[in-house]
Amino acid sequence: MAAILSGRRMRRNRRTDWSRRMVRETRLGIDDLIWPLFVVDGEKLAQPVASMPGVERLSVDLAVRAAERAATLGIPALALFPYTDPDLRDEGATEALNPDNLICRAVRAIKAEVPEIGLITDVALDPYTSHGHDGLMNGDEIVNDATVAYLVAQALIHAEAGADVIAPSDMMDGRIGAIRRGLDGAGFHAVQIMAYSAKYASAFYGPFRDAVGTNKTLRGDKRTYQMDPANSEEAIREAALDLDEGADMIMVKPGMPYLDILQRLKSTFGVPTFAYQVSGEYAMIRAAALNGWIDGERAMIESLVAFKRAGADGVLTYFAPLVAERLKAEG
Ligand SMILES: NCc1[nH]cc(CCC(=O)O)c1CC(=O)O
Ligand SMILES: [Mg+2]
Repeated sequence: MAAILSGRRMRRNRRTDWSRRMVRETRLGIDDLIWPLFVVDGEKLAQPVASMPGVERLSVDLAVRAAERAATLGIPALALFPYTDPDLRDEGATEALNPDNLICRAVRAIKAEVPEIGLITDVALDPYTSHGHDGLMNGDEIVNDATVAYLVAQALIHAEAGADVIAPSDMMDGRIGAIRRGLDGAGFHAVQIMAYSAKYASAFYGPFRDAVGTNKTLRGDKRTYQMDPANSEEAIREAALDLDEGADMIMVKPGMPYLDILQRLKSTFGVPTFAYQVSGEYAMIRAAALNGWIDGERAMIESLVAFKRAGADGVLTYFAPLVAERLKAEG
């Protein structure tokens, strides 16, 4: 018995720190981090988001400082999301096509001062519509094709402002192909597309909707365009279509409850695959830590390592600057 067990002692490799490091299968690095930032009109403004302790909406001048901090830490890219002035929101999302809107001004300002960081912009209409939906409405319907044409125009003003990566989060059918053709037609061959391919109709977006002001505006829910949390095969079809239409990278969202989807997409397609650790996931970890119920630092790192283990090439996470600081300090 002892002889049999001696060859099967799994704990041997775990005894010491150097050995654990030596047999570790995945590693979390600063290059894995994408930092989502909320921007707001004004100057020297940092507005705390109540449901996301530690996260603030920043005016463009402070977003530039945040971008500098991110670049210094070595974070590869930022994902920008606007809090649009409620007075500028309307049925037709007019402000989304204003080439001088908040997001375009933020892109231009960051590009001018911190050109080395990648800028990812969100293509969807929800921060601009009075009804809070990602698409245009006709009665109760979120109309697909008219929305897609609109999203192409939105992607173009982002590219003109200097966005490096267009990230459509709207889940309309056919938008990746249409945006790719639109970008190419305007000479933006180098602008990348990160497709929110498997985006689920999730309760975990609540705090984000506080941050961009859509909890107040959203009429109904998004189940006619975002995916049913019960589905997995459908995620494969969504990703296959997006890749066929020209996506350079795909994404799964939310993150932690959908690691199975992440792993399936990565192993099926083998393309750059990202996960979005969304606002509700961040809020849960933060809130529990603030209550002293979990070790927030360890939970943060463990959650991100789990994405890597599941196959993610990177993670959009509100923890990005904190993690990067920690990883940098560790060398
Ligand atoms: N286009 C909307 C959008 N883009 C990113 C998020 C959520 C991100 C998060 O929760 O952190 C959402 C929310 C939604 O679909 O209502
Ligand atoms: Mg799709």
